Amino acid sequence: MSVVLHTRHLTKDYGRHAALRELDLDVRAGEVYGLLGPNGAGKTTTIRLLMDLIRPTRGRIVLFGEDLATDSVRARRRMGHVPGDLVLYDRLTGEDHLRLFAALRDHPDLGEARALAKRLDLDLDRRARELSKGNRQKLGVVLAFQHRPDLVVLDEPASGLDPLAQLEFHSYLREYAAAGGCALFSSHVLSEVEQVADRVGILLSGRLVADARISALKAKALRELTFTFAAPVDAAAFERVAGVREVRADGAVVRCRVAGPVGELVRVAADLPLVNVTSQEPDLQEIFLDYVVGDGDD
Ligand SMILES: Nc1ncnc2c1ncn2[C@@H]1O[C@H](COP(=O)(O)OP(=O)(O)OP(=O)(O)O)[C@@H](O)[C@H]1O
Repeated sequence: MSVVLHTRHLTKDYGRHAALRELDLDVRAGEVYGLLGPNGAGKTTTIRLLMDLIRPTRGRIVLFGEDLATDSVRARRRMGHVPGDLVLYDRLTGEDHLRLFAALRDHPDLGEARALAKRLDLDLDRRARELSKGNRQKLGVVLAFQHRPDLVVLDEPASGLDPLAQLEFHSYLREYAAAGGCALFSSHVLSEVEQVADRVGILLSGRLVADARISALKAKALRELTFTFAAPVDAAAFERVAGVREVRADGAVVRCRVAGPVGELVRVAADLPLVNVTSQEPDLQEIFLDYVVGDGDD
């Protein structure tokens, strides 16, 4: 699939403070990219740069093969955006907003937007000022997709959505990508990124410290295997297996935390009087925390 979003050395300084440093990113059609990071990491800065709401100090942004610095209007027509600080017109209803955005974008078809509003259980007849925070956010999401954009850039799109609406939004995002759409969204919540993104980037203090497919991160994550034996065993043999990081023995139960393939470990266990084995899915939260606490060590 073609590269839709491409940045090189993208840098934004606020005075002497570097909000974003040397960001190199490529996101393709059909991909959902999750940008993860703690408060102040540079997620919103990245999104605002991509929307041409602020200008880079250095570096390039190429969207749909065109340099954003040359012509941002054309690119922005093909983009949808959920800003972090959503502004709505208090007196207008959801339906009024749809019509207004349709006119501004010269895209009169409201079918997509109405269908998404229905999926998210958003009442389009209510005025914006009457909407709860979550329902305002739903309207923001609906407006971002109203004109069937080729690229959506979403700042914490699921914040404030109830669990059901989040699920519905995530499946919509997956369908959008399956149909060739490209999405970049920010989140603090790893489980959200894990569920919906193909790739994840971890931003820390303005630097992208990881950029990987979710499946690759999971492969790198530690998996916990619990072996139950017919009688207590000597756990020393497990410690010698490649990839094993931790062994805890408690009588006839041995728990091992292992990185990468588990075949060798299982073979060692199978030579003993093995009764049962269970495996726990690797926890991405730990990887994320490793980056955050270890300040980006790989
Ligand atoms: N207009 C501004 N002037 C000065 N500093 C700014 C400005 N906007 C952002 N910053 C700083 O840039 C850094 C990155 O901010 P940014 O809003 O991109 O973080 P974020 O990852 O989106 O955080 P959060 O999760 O809290 O929304 C922060 O240190 C912030 O204080």
